[in-house]
Amino acid sequence: MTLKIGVIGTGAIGREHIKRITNTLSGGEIVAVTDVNQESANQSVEQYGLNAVVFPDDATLIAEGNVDAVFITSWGPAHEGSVLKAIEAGKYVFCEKPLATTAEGCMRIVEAEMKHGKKLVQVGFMRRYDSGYVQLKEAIDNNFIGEPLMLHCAHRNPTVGESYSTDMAISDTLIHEIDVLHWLVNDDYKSVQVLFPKKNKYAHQGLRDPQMVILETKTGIIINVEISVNCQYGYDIQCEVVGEEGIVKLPEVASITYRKNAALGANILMDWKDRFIDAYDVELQHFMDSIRDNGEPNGPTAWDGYIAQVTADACIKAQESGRKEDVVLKEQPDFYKNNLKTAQV
Ligand SMILES: NC(=O)c1ccc[n+]([C@@H]2O[C@H](COP(=O)([O-])OP(=O)(O)OC[C@H]3O[C@@H](n4cnc5c(N)ncnc54)[C@H](O)[C@@H]3O)[C@@H](O)[C@H]2O)c1
Ligand SMILES: O[C@H]1[C@H](O)[C@@H](O)[C@H](O)[C@@H](O)[C@H]1O
Repeated sequence: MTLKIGVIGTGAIGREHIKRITNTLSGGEIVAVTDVNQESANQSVEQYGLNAVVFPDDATLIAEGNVDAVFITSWGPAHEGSVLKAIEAGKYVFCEKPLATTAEGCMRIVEAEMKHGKKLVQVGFMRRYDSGYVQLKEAIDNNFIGEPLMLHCAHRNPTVGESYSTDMAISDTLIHEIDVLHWLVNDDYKSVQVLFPKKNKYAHQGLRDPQMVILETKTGIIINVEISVNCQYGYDIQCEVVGEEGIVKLPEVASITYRKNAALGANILMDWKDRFIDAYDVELQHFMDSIRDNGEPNGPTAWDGYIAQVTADACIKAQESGRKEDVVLKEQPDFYKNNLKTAQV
């Protein structure tokens, strides 16, 4: 069975996903696309030689596109509306982060999906499919370092555009750590705090960068995450887990090492597209395979999207208050229990 896919939003990651579905992965075909910028949608069809119809908007694509699934890769604020329309029509959904820009919006999606009665939605938290994080999780789950006590993490982007704001460090950037770290240590967040160190001279006028976020879990694990979005030197993701009996650390991205001009060096990537290229492949293949084999996706759920958004909202509140803020989640519905949380890598 080939999954017929419609793509809503043909910008950077929309095209990355179109490319991998078309050229690399098996079991899916892009048959419909739409973008508020119609020219972009047309270009994507041309660029990848798609046999796909261009629709004027998400509603028409969902109603008339003859699709089994939609990929929602538009801007964050547009996600909720498209996800709700797709659920209403009984289509499978792969939605890039954020699932919705508010916790209330995520809850509306959760309620719509439960009302539908079957899981349809997967959220694009691709780090759960990254082989480095999967190895860390295996080590923790196998008790290799005893109980995790502390995590030291960093999320560094070389530069960001003028439109990137202080809260986006949470909602657009930290959101990946928010999702992957509680999954990694099998725990829930209890509270969050945000500190602002000395400002980087490369940060534009309105942006507070870097930031240090401290998350505490219910069992008392303390996690610090440095977010630097003007680090200049590369796209760099770090994660070190300190346990009772040892430490495990995310592997560096493989690179040749070189000896030249009296230096010993290795290359560092500059772009998220390259850093997580394998993880995106595994993620989307898993989405398509689980629908084929089980009739529903079993990657990160709408409930995971809700957890991430509640935590992000608490971090943004903490940015403003300067205080520790509580993370208060509703009780997880049975509908979302027993989901296969570990990626099949
Ligand atoms: N998982 C990841 O690692 C990752 C990486 C990059 C981006 N993202 C997420 O993917 C989404 C897209 O990011 P991007 O970098 O591709 O942005 P982008 O600006 O390059 O592309 C977004 C596209 O969506 C279109 N669009 C906006 N509103 C729309 C609507 N209502 N209907 C149809 N099209 C609409 C825009 O015209 C644009 O072409 C964001 O939510 C972002 O956070 C995730
Ligand atoms: O949308 C991107 C993407 O999610 C990257 O993984 C992250 O490093 C960037 O900060 C963010 O802007």
